[in-house]
Amino acid sequence: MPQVRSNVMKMLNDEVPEDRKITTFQGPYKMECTPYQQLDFTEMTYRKCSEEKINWLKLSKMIIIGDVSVGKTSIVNRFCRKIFDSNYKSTIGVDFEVEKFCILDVPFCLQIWDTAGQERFKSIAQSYYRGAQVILLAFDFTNIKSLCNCRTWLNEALGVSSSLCPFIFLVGTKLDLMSKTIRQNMEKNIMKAAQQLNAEYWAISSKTGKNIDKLFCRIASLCFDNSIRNEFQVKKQIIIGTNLLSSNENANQNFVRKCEGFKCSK
Ligand SMILES: Nc1nc2c(ncn2[C@@H]2O[C@H](COP(=O)(O)OP(=O)(O)OP(=O)(O)O)[C@@H](O)[C@H]2O)c(=O)[nH]1
Repeated sequence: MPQVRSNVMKMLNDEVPEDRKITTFQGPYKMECTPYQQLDFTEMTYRKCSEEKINWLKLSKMIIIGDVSVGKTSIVNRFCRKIFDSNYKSTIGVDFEVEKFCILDVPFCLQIWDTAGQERFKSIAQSYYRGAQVILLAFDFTNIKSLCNCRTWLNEALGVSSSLCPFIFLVGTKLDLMSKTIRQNMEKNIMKAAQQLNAEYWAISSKTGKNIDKLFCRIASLCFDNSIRNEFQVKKQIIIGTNLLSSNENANQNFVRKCEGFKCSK
C-alpha cells in the first residue's frame, strides 16, 4: 500500500511545471512588514519530507477579497494562466482554481477562490469563505478607499472562516500605475494599516507580473510548512494523550482542548 501511495505522489510531482517546484522558502516582501518572521522551512518539515513520511496530498484554501475592480481576478489570471486582460469583466459570485506545486518533493495544492467585489454578490461569496487558511486582502494603489475598506472585508471573512488563525496578506495591486516616489510616500501608511490588520504586505502588478510568483510561493511555503507542523505535532499529542487516558480519563478532555488550540502554531 505505501508503495502505491508513493507512486501516486511521484506521478503528481511529475505533472508539476518547473516554476511550481519549490526547494527554498520564499521570504516576505518586506521583513519589517510581516507578522510571519519565518524565513525557512522548519527542521521538522525538512526531516519529514526527506524521510518520505508525507504520503498524502496537502491542500490549502485561500480566498481573495476586496473592493470592486481592485484587480482580484487579474491576480489569479496572471498567476494561473500567465495572462492579463485590460478589459474589465466583473466576477459573478465566485470562481476558483487549483494550482499544483511540488514543495521539497512533496505535492501540494493551493485552492484559490476569487470572489466578487460587488455588494450584490457578497452573500454568495461569503458562503465560500469557510475554512480558508489564507485571506488575501486586495486593494488598488490608485484608489485609497479600497485600502480603508480592507478592515471591513477582513472582519467579514474572519467572522465566517472557521480557520483558527489564517495567514493574512494585504496586497496592493496595479503597481505599474504608480511612480516610485508616490508609492514610497504611500507605503508608510500602508505598512501601518498592514500592522493593524496583522497582515503581511505585498505590492504587485498583474499587468507586468511583478512579484506575483514570489507572492504565491510565499503563500505556498507558509501553508505547506504550517500544515506539516500541525499534522505531526497533533499526532505527537495524540500518542501522549492516549497514554494519559489509561491512567486518568479527565486528562483526555484536557488533551482534546489542547489539540483544538494547537490547530495553528504560527
Ligand atoms: N494597469 C493595471 N491594471 C490592472 C491591474 N490589475 C487589474 N487591472 C485592471 O483593473 C480592472 C479590474 O480588474 P479585475 O481583476 O477584473 O478586478 P476584480 O477585483 O476582480 O473585480 P470584481 O470581480 O468586480 O470585484 C481591469 O480592467 C484590469 O485590467 C494591474 O496590475 N495593472
